[in-house]
Amino acid sequence: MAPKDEIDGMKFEQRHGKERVRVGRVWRSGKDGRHFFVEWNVSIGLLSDCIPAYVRADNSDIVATDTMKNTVYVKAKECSEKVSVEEFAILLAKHFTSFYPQVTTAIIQIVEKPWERISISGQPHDHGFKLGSERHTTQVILTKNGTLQLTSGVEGLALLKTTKSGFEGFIRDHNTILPETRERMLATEVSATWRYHFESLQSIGKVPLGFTEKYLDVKKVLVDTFFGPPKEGVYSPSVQATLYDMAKAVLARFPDVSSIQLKMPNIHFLPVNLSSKVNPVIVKFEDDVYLPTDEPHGSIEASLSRIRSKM
Ligand SMILES: O=c1[nH]c(=O)c2[nH]c(=O)[nH]c2[nH]1
Repeated sequence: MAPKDEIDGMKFEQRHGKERVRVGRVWRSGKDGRHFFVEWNVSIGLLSDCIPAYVRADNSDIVATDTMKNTVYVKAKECSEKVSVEEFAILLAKHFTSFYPQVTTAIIQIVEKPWERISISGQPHDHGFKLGSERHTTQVILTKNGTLQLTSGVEGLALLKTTKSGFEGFIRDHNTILPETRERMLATEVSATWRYHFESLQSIGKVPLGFTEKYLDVKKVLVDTFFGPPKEGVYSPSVQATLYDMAKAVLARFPDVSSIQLKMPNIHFLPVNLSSKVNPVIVKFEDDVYLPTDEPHGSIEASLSRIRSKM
């Protein structure tokens, strides 16, 4: 990704940036007194022509990372209207690539903390929020000539079902002890990133794109596919098969998503069987009592992309 420079007969790649810049932003609606709040953790990486800083101690082409940090607050202040995390990332990337002649590419990653409006006695509160669980993420990579890679994502989406899961037919060898089963618990913590088909700033245009709504819609398709209908559910023959169904459902449903990457650790709940010499059955596992574990866990990840037409 970073342009390679040749220095003293060697290849050199570099980037610099500021990580984990935290900002909170409140928007106060004049009409009905309702407040909106976001908290973002912003990471900025810049590819820029600043080789002299590395090889000659000449900092004249360096955008100070402290300036990058300040820019986050300046731009947050300038957003007088509510913006999505994707829009804010695009706005920052645009600034860095257009304002500094030295900067060739900006890479902006943001994680949004899941502050959700609280309801009191069933009524949404005007200015009260509570922390939810999964986080909305985005990554924007923008080059000076306007080439764009835009991804959104979710992380920390913990899902569990108590049945309709099994694992059979896998390789058995001298190290295998896992029994085959058609009845087990399935638990995971989904991390997903999906890429939008926009490939330039121009293709995004000026209309507000509803990225927040799209994030909620994609998350819903992932969750619905994992669980199946509320009464009958859907059988999962493996994390792999369920992951693939989830990825396929997102690409089928959203034409503007060109690829999706899913990470789904298999978080094990171990059957509890307790016995002693005097009492061979203290607790017999009957799909009821489990030992929850974090580690080790299975790690399953894949990405699914549309194959681009060669036309
Ligand atoms: O859904 C699963 N996939 C695996 O690859 C695997 N491996 C394992 O031990 N249990 C499971 N479960």
